[in-house]
Amino acid sequence: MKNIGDQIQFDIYKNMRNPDPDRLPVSYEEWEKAARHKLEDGPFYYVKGGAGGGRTMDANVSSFNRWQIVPRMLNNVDERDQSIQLFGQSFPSPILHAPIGTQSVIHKEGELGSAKACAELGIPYIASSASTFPMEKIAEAMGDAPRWFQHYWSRDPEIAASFVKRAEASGYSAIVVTLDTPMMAWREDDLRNVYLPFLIGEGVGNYFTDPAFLSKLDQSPQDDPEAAVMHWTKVFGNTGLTWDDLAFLREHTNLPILLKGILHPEDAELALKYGVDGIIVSNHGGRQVDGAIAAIDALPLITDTVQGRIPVLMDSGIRRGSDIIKAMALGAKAVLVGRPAMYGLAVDGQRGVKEVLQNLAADLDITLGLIGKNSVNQIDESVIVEAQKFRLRESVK
Ligand SMILES: Cc1cc2nc3c(=O)[nH]c(=O)nc-3n(C[C@H](O)[C@H](O)[C@H](O)COP(=O)(O)O)c2cc1C
Ligand SMILES: CCCCCCC(=O)C(=O)O
Repeated sequence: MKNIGDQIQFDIYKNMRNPDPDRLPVSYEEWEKAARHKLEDGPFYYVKGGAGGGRTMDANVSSFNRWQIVPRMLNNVDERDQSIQLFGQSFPSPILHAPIGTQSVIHKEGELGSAKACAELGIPYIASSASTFPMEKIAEAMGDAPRWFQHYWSRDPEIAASFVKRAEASGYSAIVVTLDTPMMAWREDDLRNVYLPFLIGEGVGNYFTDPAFLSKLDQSPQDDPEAAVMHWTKVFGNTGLTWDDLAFLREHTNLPILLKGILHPEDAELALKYGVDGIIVSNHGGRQVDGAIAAIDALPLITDTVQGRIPVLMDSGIRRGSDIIKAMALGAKAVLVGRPAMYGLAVDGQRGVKEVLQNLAADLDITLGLIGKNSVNQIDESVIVEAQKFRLRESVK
């Protein structure tokens, strides 16, 4: 993705005299609006909505304004590179596709469309446990392209072990354990719309194909779908987990294990103590605890604690290239993109997801150059200041 911004921007402007009337949106806000036209209330608000009154969801975006970028000039930015290294692999960009469940309620291509879009770009796709399609089908659609598996740790240990084994066998190269969703939050939009995709049999693809899950049913999900969904509601989450349980997961996989949903520095300490390989600072896009700290505010608390011992990634609120620069300046190695990709999926399936991610990479590339950097590896805390504390005279001393 070297200098990707030059090409993408040119491609858009070159049609200036004859703009395509069906051209895709550009800004996050336009994508959201276009998705609104495509989706019914249930699925649209399932994607857009947050927990409670949506205060954390809003803060995830507005808190980026607490930080401001201070560009540098005359640094020769002819060559710009956004590639990164993570767990011994090279990725073309610090952008990853966040794990998102039940994507077939957003577009018929579902996770297969999103995963293929990522494969086209070389962007790692994180497949959710709660995907409509089983992880093997997603892997098949991606060929050799990079992919991680997001693990919802089932109450049934046989399912938990089976999921990581299946992920390993189908070429996923890291396990992301989401900690913040052992149960569904109080989501007012979904309660108002009486809408939960799982109860209509969406998002259960991994479970309905799992030998451990199937062995507990009296009849197959095809013969008695309702009983299968009911069983799913019993085993999906695990509110009984503790830090000591991480050893169980470690016994079942050699893949790097990342914990998603860390917000407190003491939990970051515990993650280090229990030997995990990476942390994803996230509040699940404000979908779990209304009033939780914004992810970008939690990020420096975590990176200060971790001190580079393991990679720290972040999500929740990434909308533009400058957000990625701010997150990296605060110590994130990479970021995950959630809702923007889902609005792309809603608007035009695989093509929409590719467009959203590609535009984000282009925006990052251009912004990187405009702040005087040749590589995302050069981004550090000197790139930003805390808005209210900015005193130019003091910072240049
Ligand atoms: C519709 C939807 C479904 C999601 N499903 C999952 C999931 O299955 N597993 C998971 O770890 N996170 C899930 N998330 C959370 C995302 O991985 C990510 O943390 C969040 O989208 C980041 O917030 P943002 O999209 O507002 O930037 C979901 C988010 C959305 C919007
Ligand atoms: C019963 C909780 C399922 C949630 C799975 C999908 C998800 O993570 C979300 O945010 O929605």
